[in-house]
Amino acid sequence: MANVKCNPDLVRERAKCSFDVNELIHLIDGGENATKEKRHFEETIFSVKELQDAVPEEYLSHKDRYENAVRKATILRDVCREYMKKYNYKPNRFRVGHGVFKDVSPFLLHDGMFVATIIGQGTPEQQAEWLPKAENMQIIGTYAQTELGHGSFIRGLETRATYDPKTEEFILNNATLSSFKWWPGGLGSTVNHCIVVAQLFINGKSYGIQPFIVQIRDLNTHKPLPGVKVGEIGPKMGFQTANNGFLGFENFRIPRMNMLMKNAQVLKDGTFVKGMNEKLTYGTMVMVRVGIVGDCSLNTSLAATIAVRYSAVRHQSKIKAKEPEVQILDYVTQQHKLFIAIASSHVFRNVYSWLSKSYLNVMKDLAQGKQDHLPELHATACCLKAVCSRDAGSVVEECRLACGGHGYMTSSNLPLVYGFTIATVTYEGEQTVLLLQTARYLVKAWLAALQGKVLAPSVSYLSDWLKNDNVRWQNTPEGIVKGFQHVAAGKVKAAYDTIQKYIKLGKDYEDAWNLASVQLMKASEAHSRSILCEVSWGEVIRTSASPNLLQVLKQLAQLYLVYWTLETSGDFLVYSNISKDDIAILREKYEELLAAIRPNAVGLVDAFDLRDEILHSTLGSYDGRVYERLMEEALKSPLNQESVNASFHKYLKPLMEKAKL
Ligand SMILES: CC/C=C\C/C=C\C/C=C\C/C=C\CCCCC(=O)SCCNC(=O)CCNC(=O)[C@H](O)C(C)(C)COP(=O)(O)OP(=O)(O)OC[C@H]1O[C@@H](n2cnc3c(N)ncnc32)[C@H](O)[C@@H]1OP(=O)(O)O
Ligand SMILES: Cc1cc2nc3c(=O)[nH]c(=O)nc-3n(C[C@H](O)[C@H](O)[C@H](O)COP(=O)(O)OP(=O)(O)OC[C@H]3O[C@@H](n4cnc5c(N)ncnc54)[C@H](O)[C@@H]3O)c2cc1C
Repeated sequence: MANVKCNPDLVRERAKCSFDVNELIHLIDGGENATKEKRHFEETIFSVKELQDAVPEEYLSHKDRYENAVRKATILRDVCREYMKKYNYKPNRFRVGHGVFKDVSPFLLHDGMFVATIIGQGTPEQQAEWLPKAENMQIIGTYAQTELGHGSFIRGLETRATYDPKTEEFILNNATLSSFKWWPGGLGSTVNHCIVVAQLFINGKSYGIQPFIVQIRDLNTHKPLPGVKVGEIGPKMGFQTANNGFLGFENFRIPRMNMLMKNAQVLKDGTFVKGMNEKLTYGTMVMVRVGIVGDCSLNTSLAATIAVRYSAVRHQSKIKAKEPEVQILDYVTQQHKLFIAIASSHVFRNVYSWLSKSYLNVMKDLAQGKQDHLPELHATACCLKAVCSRDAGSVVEECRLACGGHGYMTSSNLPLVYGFTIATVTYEGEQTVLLLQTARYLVKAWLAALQGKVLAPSVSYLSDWLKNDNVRWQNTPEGIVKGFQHVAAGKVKAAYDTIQKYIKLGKDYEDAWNLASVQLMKASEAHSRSILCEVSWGEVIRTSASPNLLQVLKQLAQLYLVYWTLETSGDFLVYSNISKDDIAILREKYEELLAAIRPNAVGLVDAFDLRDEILHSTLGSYDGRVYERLMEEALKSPLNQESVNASFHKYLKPLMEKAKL
């Protein structure tokens, strides 16, 4: 990239960077070697001509766009397979996926949830049967859980799997419209198999939801099998190439062994054998929620790179009347909009790494029959997924707005990035629903704290606060982290007290819960923010890096802490010992941090190391040829391939002629 002829502003910005950009790239990637491998892999992928689109895909019809995405998905699969064989390297599919598809691969759910569910929910025998076929794409699958009528409340799913002991089969049925599966990615026209989550019935008795592996299309003709009704759900806000679909069954029979039976089993005679914990059936969702926190980091870095580079190149208006127009990045309000995006990406990455380790530890425990830490993992993954996805959506939109009119251009790629980022707020557990899951855990933890019990690490601050809620405020990063814990503890207590108040007024627990649920949701958000602050600050101070880089990483981490303290200063005034003077000091600190980060802004986004092919942006490319690219892309419009469009003769001319009469 260094030899590319760059916009002079970007050249100047890069020259004033105070740290070694390569050092940060290696740190993010996990070492110099990892960067080399990543770059070699990406170089390979993006040099495949067939993966490059001649026409921007927004000009294609819905159908052509889908077909093009499938074409590229199959080529990408082949290239990756060869590459993995040759170099024994496991690539990050999401990064290159953004480059190849711009939007979402029709195989996303195959990789992300179909294969993962076979691993997580299948017995060793079932894995041996299905996994090799799925991994080498002899079969293509998705995860079909959500229905027209139910997504969040999965115990309410209506698809039925009724066991027939005579034939040792399950009979799948969708008797109502609301029971039709709706949303699964790839289901529309791509997959031939699904994990179908359905209500198990044996001898008229319900045994709750269970996962089944179901072939829905003929492997040769791709025609839906008799008894299967399947199709695509149509255009959406984003995810255009994900090929989301609908599905219903009519007396469709599958063998008994197609129920994934790692957790619970149905024996030949119809005996149901309960698993260790019925919530383990929800395991794939926990895994994906953890993954989404990492994805929030990537999505945020895409938007930050585009908006920061553009803001360094774009000059508009003046700060001082007699001086030239400034780079818009010099406006402190612009820095306020953008630097939190850079900081958030680092926070999400650090927290993702911490959460993934917890996830793997709990998986190891579960394999040994220990489930003590599962509730804590579930509660933590839920609130972090909810808050990170919401933050990422807001950050991406702020970056788009920060690019003014050009941010509204599809060719900036910010609208698309927003489309797939904001989807993470809803899928894999709608944000409020997940925050309320965490609130259940917090309320229980609060009760346990009141009873003097020892709490799990992520909530132990509740006991600390109960012992001493009068801790002096300190304007240090550690002091701020404590402050976030005080806010969270104060909110948990307030929500709990509100539930108790309603119960005393004669409400039952469920109604009291619903009445207090805004507070519960806010308590859960505050808990999540306190984890984000504590974990990310902790990770940064433990980072081994050169003094220059460490200084910049600390500035970013502090920016995150101070930004969110100021954003939620009302809460701090209510629930901590912060004073108005402390807030004034933090405001000053915030301005200092923006000024300190300013010279490194371009270096920091360069360190995300996102190739132009991944950014897909006229505004964000490495060379900063913004106006040239905007014009080059505009000229690709089909309307610019002809000097006069047929509509002139058909409609405009007759209109003008009529007007003459
Ligand atoms: C673009 C790239 C994105 C990411 C990249 C990374 C990796 C991923 C790769 C690919 C995936 C990409 C795209 C995905 C596309 C989207 C796919 C989907 O959306 S699939 C559908 C997802 N659906 C949901 O998430 C539904 C949300 N609802 C639920 O999870 C549950 O219904 C509920 C809200 C948790 C409630 O369940 P239920 O009613 O049964 O439970 P209760 O409220 O009664 O609680 C009972 C009890 O159980 C505990 N519990 C609930 N869930 C779990 C769990 N998963 N694990 C452990 N324990 C659980 C709960 O806490 C309660 O405990 P109690 O308080 O009673 O002690
Ligand atoms: C892009 C995209 C891809 C998807 N891919 C898949 C897929 O591959 N496979 C799949 O199975 N599903 C998929 N889904 C479905 C997705 O998982 C659900 O849409 C999601 O879980 C939310 O459920 P819902 O649509 O039922 O929302 P609802 O639950 O109907 O939410 C509507 C409103 O009701 C509120 N609400 C609901 N319950 C409660 C409650 N208990 N307390 C308080 N408020 C509540 C919510 O907060 C929200 O404000 C996808 C969705 C999207 C958008």
